Amino acid sequence: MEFTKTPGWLDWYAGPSQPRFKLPAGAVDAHCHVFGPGAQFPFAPERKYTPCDASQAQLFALRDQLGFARNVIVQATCHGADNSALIDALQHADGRARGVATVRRTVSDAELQAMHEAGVRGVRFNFVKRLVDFTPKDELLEIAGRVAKLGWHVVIYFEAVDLPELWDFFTAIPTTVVVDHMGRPDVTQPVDGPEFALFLRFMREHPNVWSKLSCPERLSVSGPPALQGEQAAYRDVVPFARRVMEEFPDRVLWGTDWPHPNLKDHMPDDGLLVDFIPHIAPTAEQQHQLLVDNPLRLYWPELS
Ligand SMILES: O=C(O)c1cc(C(=O)O)oc(=O)c1
Repeated sequence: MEFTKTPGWLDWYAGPSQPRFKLPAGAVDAHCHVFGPGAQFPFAPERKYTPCDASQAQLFALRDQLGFARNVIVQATCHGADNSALIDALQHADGRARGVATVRRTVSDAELQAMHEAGVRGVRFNFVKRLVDFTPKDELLEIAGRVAKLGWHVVIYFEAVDLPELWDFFTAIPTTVVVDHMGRPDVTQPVDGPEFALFLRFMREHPNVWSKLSCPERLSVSGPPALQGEQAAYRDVVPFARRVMEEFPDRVLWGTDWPHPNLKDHMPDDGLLVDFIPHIAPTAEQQHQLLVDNPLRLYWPELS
């Protein structure tokens, strides 16, 4: 099948620079995606965008170039609940990738078991309205209850303004809950302001809640972008990520978000995104927790 990209689509950055920051041995890129290729793994009819291709081979080449040991591949909404591209990537990763899938309540126990064997360890619930149609909360809670029995967790993606109305639902989820991209704070607001305070309270009061300190390129308003050798990119995001790192050092993850769907302004150089890490995790101990200890505990407990 031939697909035409969404108008204005920005492709991932070819030829990223070599990071200056040396990742610790065993580092995990805990949030990245594969897109298709569309000719082999068609995009879902219900998708809200049509991306460029971003294959498993391209993802694994980036992993090796940047110095990551492992990937956590998260089902992208352009593939709906068809996890074929994700599963195929996991099966070709030599045990160096785990996955987060999207499922409907019609998924069978045998299908969940097969996903587990391929390396899936979580499901993703998405509340970002530009990406997905609404799914009833009772369906999601039913799914959460089923995957809890497999020892999986739930990844949630939402905008900060929606946290108050989603709070009761999120706090009813019986598994570990991992928040994508820090719950998308508005970084033009103060880090001590009420919006981010609510997010911190969410984590403080619920020890099962983790957060990815990812996507500065998406959250930043004033940049500067991770391009042309910039070693101090996305400065407006740093105080937010540092705050979460400092308060919850054993419940944070980091990922590239490659191939960065739906960016409008620029496509970051992924090597420079790695150079962003020491700004939010300045000590070697924090870096090890963020990049090695925490993701291994969640995705490769047998190694940790
Ligand atoms: O903000 C986004 O557009 C976005 C989209 C997706 C997806 O389509 O799955 O995943 C992400 O992590 C971020």
